[in-house]
Amino acid sequence: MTDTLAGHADRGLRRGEPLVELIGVGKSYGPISALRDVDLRVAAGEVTCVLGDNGAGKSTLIKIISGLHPHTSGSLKVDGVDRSFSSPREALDLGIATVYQDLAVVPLMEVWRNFFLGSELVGGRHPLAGMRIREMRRIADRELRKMGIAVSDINQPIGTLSGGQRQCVAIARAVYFGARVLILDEPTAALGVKQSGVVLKYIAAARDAGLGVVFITHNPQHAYLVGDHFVILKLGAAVLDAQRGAVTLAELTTQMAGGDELAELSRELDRP
Ligand SMILES: Nc1ncnc2c1ncn2[C@@H]1O[C@H](COP(=O)(O)OP(=O)(O)OP(=O)(O)O)[C@@H](O)[C@H]1O
Repeated sequence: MTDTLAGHADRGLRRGEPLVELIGVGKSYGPISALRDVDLRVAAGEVTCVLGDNGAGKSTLIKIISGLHPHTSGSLKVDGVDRSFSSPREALDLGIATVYQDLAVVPLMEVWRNFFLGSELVGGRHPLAGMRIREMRRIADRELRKMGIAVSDINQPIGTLSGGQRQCVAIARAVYFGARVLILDEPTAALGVKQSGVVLKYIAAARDAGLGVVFITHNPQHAYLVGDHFVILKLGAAVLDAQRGAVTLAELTTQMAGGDELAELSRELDRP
């Protein structure tokens, strides 16, 4: 790939260019400290994986980057500029889009309607032209094909697609509407092996198109298949922060499983 990433040449993204940086970020909810001193770097054309058990602080991290909750310490930089969002709109305007696990789709509506939901193309040359349905169908079909999503009929209700395909449509939608940074909240958590594969391929496609991806997951295997950078959170703090070359899948899995605690447990449970 050339310096300027193909699909997003218009956005001027260069592989490795930092898009979002968290430096010593913390978040307290009153007396509860949900996140402490976390560093995170999201770069164009890279996947940053955030792993952690329940209560580790993953959702809090997403909320800070996506503009739902402001951080209470440290700094959040977007394109090198210090920010503290007071609404998701502000993050979205800077190209930071979040795809939540419980996708906001309307199951009985067609795939193309869901693709354009809330951002429908309206008007046209005729003042009473209404929605530009044919154009929306064409664009949704083209965008899904471009990223290799095989939807046989763009007019079928989105509820008839598999969970993995629905995730992919939501990601394609975010990309089409200008995302430069894509935050994926456990996109493979509810999926089987095959459907997870569909989503992981799509994450790789978004990365190859030059986006900076934050992939939140419990699953080290999934993370290792696509990740360039790995951060493991535990009780609100980073216990591992490593580039791909500096950590093996086995180490990632052990750390996720509890590392030293697991070794201790294994000693305790040692059977004669
Ligand atoms: N609005 C809130 N008010 C008070 N405490 C909160 C709030 N949101 C999160 N917390 C606390 O912050 C800590 C981190 O929670 P968070 O939801 O970020 O973890 P998580 O890694 O996303 O977990 P899960 O995978 O279970 O969603 C938890 O101890 C949680 O109870």
